[in-house]
Formats: sequence, structure tokens, C-alpha cells
Amino acid sequence: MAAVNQVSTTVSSTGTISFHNINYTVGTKARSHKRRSKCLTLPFFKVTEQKQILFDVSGRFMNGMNAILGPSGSGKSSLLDILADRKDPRGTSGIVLVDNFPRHPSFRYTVGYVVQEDICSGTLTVRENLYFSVSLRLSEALSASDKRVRVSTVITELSLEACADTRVGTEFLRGISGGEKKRTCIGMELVLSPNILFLDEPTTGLDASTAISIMNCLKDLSRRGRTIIFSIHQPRYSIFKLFDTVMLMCNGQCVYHGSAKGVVPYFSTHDYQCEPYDNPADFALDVLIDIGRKPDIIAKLNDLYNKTDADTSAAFPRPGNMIDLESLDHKRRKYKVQAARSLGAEIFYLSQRTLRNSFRNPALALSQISVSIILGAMVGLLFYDLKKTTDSGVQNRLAVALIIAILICVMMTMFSGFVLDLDSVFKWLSWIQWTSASRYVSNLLIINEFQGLTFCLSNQTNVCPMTGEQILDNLDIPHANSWDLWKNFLALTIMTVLFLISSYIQLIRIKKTK
Ligand SMILES: Nc1ncnc2c1ncn2[C@@H]1O[C@H](COP(=O)(O)OP(=O)(O)OP(=O)(O)O)[C@@H](O)[C@H]1O
Repeated sequence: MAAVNQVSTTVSSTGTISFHNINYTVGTKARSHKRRSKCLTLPFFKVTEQKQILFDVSGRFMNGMNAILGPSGSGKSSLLDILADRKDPRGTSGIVLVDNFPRHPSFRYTVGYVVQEDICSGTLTVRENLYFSVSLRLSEALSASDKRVRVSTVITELSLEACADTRVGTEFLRGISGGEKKRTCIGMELVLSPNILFLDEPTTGLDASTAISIMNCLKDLSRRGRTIIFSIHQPRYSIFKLFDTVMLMCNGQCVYHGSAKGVVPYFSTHDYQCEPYDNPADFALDVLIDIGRKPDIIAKLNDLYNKTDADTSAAFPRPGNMIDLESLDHKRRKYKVQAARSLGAEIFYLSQRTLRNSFRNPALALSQISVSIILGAMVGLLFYDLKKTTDSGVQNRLAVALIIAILICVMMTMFSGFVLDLDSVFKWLSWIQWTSASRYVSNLLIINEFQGLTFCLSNQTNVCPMTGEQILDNLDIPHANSWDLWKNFLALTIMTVLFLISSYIQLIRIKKTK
């Protein structure tokens, strides 16, 4: 989901976003042989070099359709992410203002961002997807009926009434059309009532007629006072003529920012003539590809754009204010955004969706249930009516543990201290056994299986030369008291908690910025 679950304030704005001298740099693996060779002796030493993606990009987007156009790799998505406050602030510089003020810390949660891939749940209906989005992302103060009204309004706004109660569809389940699916994804953002809607390549993967219907839908939204900002690759003329402003990017620099109608006349003044029947978007892309090979022309056009762009300079803060704005922006990033929902509510809505998903996706539910039943039956059969004899009785029980361990994880089994005698074979590696969940599981199973048993000869059942305790002693598994059993439970519990915590930390790390 684009902007997750934290909406603390309603930002009232006219939706004008201006940005000034945006630079973006990332650290990449060093490619130069010279640098690598210096570090050949340090195999784990990563050599990074800085790569600048965006160079001093400035501009202003207002209510209407604002397109960011350029060849692949020109920096469109990077700029879009920075404006939407979805990029890691490290490596970015410059100022982004909304209605001439720095963005609120919760900005990214109050604007809509439609990612390229469709993120709606296939087993839910269009209405349920929108309701899920509104429930998870808006304040708990909103009543159920308010939520329903909001969802219905968005359904009407996006002309989704006819398929509102149809399931979106999965690879196994026929659902709504591609265009309706994209509109559902847009709707999941619109339920926030954002003034600004970002879209990353909204027409990618759609056929021509679906693409135009999506863009017409966005045009309608823009007419109702929204600022629609999107990156787009190669629009047809019927789509291009819907744009109000166009920003042309080339190698991370802006070479044109102005009206869509002005593109052809602008480039004609720089000796690039558009053929009478050529699509201006195709023409612009051809020009961008050509000047991409000529750094001096890019620099000239970029310089011209920086000097003459009237819209940008009108919104540009006075130089004296720049320092204050930078420090404000710094403070803004440190500001803690309060979650709009309690943890319990989040768990409830997510579990509800997961349950619905399982029930409505017969293939998934069936495979999950079948796997559980088959595994359970297998383990049950293996343990069923085992003999208490010294030969097969003992052997069938050390085999069962092995099968289970293999099912869980082969690697962990290797270090369980059960398959191999780690003390003698891999002395220097034997400590790994203490990190192996399989070791604790196998210890538990073996203690549980053998403790208190006596094993007799198969032909003379009154002669019982072996006890379970002896086998446990032979395997070097402590079993003197109940703590020897329960400490394995404790170790497994601690491992589970640690894995959950580290997954949670990783989720927190990746969810906010790219
Ligand atoms: N985190 C990163 N690490 C390394 N390179 C990056 C990173 N982010 C972006 N780039 C590079 O920056 C350039 C611009 O990327 P970006 O995705 O913004 O371009 P784009 O115009 O949206 O391209 P496309 O149309 O293909 O999606 C590309 O060359 C990309 O490989």
C-alpha cells in the first residue's frame, strides 16, 4: 500500500507544489577497475561511488494534469518520489514547498500515490478494497457510515458503479477489467481526499483504449480542483493533449517545463522541427534522446530553463529565506507522525482482509489446508503404533525426527547436533548448533519419545536390555529434570520472538522511503 496507516492532520491546501534546486545522489557499487583492485585484499569491503540522478531540478505544479516525460532512466520516478516525500532524505537536497510552505511531516500520508503495480486485493470486491483503504488509513473518529459514504462517492467519481460489487480478480479468478483495476487503485488513494495525486506511469501495461480512459478519468479529477502529477513514458497524441503542463527530463536535468502546447514551438526555436503529422510527445522524446548524447546542448537548455521559467521564479523563495527553509525541512523530518489507528485496529483490518482472502481464494485455501492435513497425517502415521523393541522401535523413532527435521530445514538439521556429531566433525563450527532451531526441536522430540521407555528384544519380549534414558545418555542429551525439556521450549520461543522483532524492524526500515 502506498502511504500506509498514519494520517494525523488534514492538510488544507490548493495543491500547488513547487520545488527548488532538487539534487539527488545515490551510492552505487564502484565500477572502476582501479578502485576495485585496491581492495582485492579485503573481500568484504564494499566500494561505493556517488552517482547523481537529479541535477538542480526546479518547477511548479498546480491544479491540473502535470506530466513528467522523458526517456527511460532520465529521473522521472526519482523526482516523483522526492516530491511525494517517499525517498530516503539522505542524498537529496533542495526545497519542496506546498502552497509556499514546507511540507508537513505527515505530507506523504495525506497525498495519494498510485504505484505502477496494481496493489488491490484480487479476492475482494472494488467496494471492499476501497473500504479497507479508508478503514486502515483514516482516523478512527470516522464512523462506519461516513466511511461508506466516502467509498460510494469515490466509486461514483471514478465511474465504477457497474463493477463496485464485483471481485477484482486474480490469476485464477476472472474479475474486473484492467482499466477498472487501475481505477480501483486510484480510488484507494482518492478515499483520502487528497489535493495532490501522484501516479508512477499510470498507463504502463494498459492497452490503448484503457490508457486513454484512465487519463480521461484523471483529467476529470483534475478539473475538480486536484493537482495530478504523473510520470509517463510515451503517450499517444490523444493522451498528450490532455496535459496542462509538461516537464521534460533528460539525464536527470530538466530541459523544458511549461505548457504542453508550447513544446513544439519551444524546440523549433532550438532548431528541432516537428514534422506536420508527428505526435508532439514522440517528437519530444526523439529530441530528448538526441540531446541526451550532447551534454553541451542539455546544459544550454537546462540553463535557459533555469533562467527563464517564469512560473518557477514566481514561487521561488527569496534567497534570505532559504536557510530558514532548510532548517525547517530538517526539523520536519525529525517530527514524529502520530498513527491514526491503534495497533489493535491495524491488526484487525489486516487479519480481516487476510481471512477473507483465504476463504475466497479456493486454490490458496485448499493448498494451505491440504499441506497441513498431509503433513499432519504423515507425522501421525510415522508415529502410529511404534513398537517398543530394541531394533525397529528405537530406529523408527531417531528416523522420524530426521524426516521432520528435513521438512523444517535441511541446513538447520546439519547443525542440530543430531545428524552429525558436531563436536568431532566440525569442532570449530559446533557452536552453530546453539543457533539451530532444529537442535531444540529434535532434543524435545527425542526426550519426549524416549524418556521412561524400556526396549526389549523382539524375539524375547521379557528381556529388556535398553532404556530410553540410556539412549538419551548415548546421544548426550540432558534429561535429568523437566528443565532439560522446557529449556528447549524457551530457546525456541526466544528465537521466534527474535525473528519476529527483526522482521518488524526491517519492515519499519523499508516501508517509508525507497
Ligand atoms: N537507488 C538507486 N541506486 C542506483 N541507481 C539508481 C537508484 N535510483 C535510481 N537510480 C538510477 O537513476 C536513474 C533514474 O532512475 P528513475 O527510475 O528515476 O528513471 P525513470 O526516468 O523513472 O526511468 P523508467 O522510465 O525506466 O522508470 C536510472 O539510471 C536508475 O538506474
